[in-house]
Amino acid sequence: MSSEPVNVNDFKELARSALPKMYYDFYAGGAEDEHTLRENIRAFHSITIRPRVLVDVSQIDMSTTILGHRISAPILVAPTSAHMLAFHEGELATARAAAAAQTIMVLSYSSTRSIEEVASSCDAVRFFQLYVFKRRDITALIVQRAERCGYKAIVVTVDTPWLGRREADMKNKMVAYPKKNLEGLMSVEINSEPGVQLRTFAKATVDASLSWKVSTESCSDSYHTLKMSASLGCLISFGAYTSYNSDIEWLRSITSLPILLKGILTREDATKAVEAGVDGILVSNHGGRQLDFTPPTILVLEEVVQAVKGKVPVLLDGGVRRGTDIFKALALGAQAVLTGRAVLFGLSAKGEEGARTVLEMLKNELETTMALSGCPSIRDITRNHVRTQYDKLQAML
Ligand SMILES: Cc1cc2nc3c(=O)[nH]c(=O)nc-3n(C[C@H](O)[C@H](O)[C@H](O)COP(=O)(O)O)c2cc1C
Ligand SMILES: CCCCCCC(=O)C(=O)O
Repeated sequence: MSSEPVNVNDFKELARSALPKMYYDFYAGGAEDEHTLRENIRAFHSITIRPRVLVDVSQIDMSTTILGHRISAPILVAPTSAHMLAFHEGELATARAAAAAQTIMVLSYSSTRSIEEVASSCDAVRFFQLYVFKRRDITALIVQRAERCGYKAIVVTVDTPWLGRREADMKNKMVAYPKKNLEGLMSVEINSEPGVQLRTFAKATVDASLSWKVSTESCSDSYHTLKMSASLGCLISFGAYTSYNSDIEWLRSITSLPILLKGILTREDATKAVEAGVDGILVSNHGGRQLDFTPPTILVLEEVVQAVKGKVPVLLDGGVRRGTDIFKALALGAQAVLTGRAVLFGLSAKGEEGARTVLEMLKNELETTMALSGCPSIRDITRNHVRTQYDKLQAML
């Protein structure tokens, strides 16, 4: 591209030229037929905006609050793995970009820079994304590291008991990237072919038994007192023989931070999450990388919002590429959105500056959308400002 990028799609093209095909496909790709990956974006296009005119929009205020933390606009950075494949500074650059945009980055557990390195890279509010491992002792240790480093919430990803089948990675024989946060804690050697290494690793390490309920037996197995290696120099007790009614309760026992569940797509699970006492819900299909043919997130957002009844904040990710997408998600009840690939494309194309520019572009587009729809502040964006396909069908009845 000869001209400067002016939107996320331009950054996507720059990223495609900048990266080796294997890495670009890893970032951009989805599971199996990539139906959900495409529909996440297409579904936003099926929703129209109902602008109101003659509203004073001389001042636009996009700021909002997430779990008590003030941010400049309702756009957070979604947890994505392996930023060093995009840019040598990896997650340090992304963290600085998020801080410059005055928003929250959710650091992926599978980051290529450590929890501690990212925490000391700049001053900002950050959340930490967690997979619960079979090794609950290591899970707890990682959470405690995040808490000690000042991360303000734990985002537990619940849509990945197995890793989805990402066929581009199989074809490209994608190689595993370093798991910085696990160094010294568990073996990250993977005894399998390139292309399926990440799946094999996930199968070996992620606790696929995680559930709303938990059996007493599995509790007492995992909740033993554990002496960590001398290099970590700490002794941690997990309350041997203590039983918990649920895995969420167990998570509560290892951290005082708010817990959000990432990967909720149905009213049934949203209700269970609220009953389980979580502090927030992230409507997500993992950007179409897990189960193909799950619905686009924007189309199930309202179902989840209605089930949650305002008891906890509902966030959304998946397919956010435009300020108008953010506006639509807010109108349908999300408190904020997260964006994954958009930031990765910026980082791949132009490092920290690219990631920052992408966030600024999205903010700029949202600001424009708010001005042109007659919404001077976030709380002015209402359900009435959008029309979905469902609304159109209803109107015909
Ligand atoms: C390359 C890549 C890596 C990802 N890694 C993680 C991860 O480590 N943990 C996680 O919970 N979600 C992960 N996700 C999913 C994102 O958090 C998010 O749900 C998704 O990217 C949102 O869709 P979008 O990319 O269309 O914005 C990853 C997504 C991508 C594209
Ligand atoms: C437990 C290892 C799997 C990490 C995969 C990262 C991820 O979520 C992704 O979508 O890629």
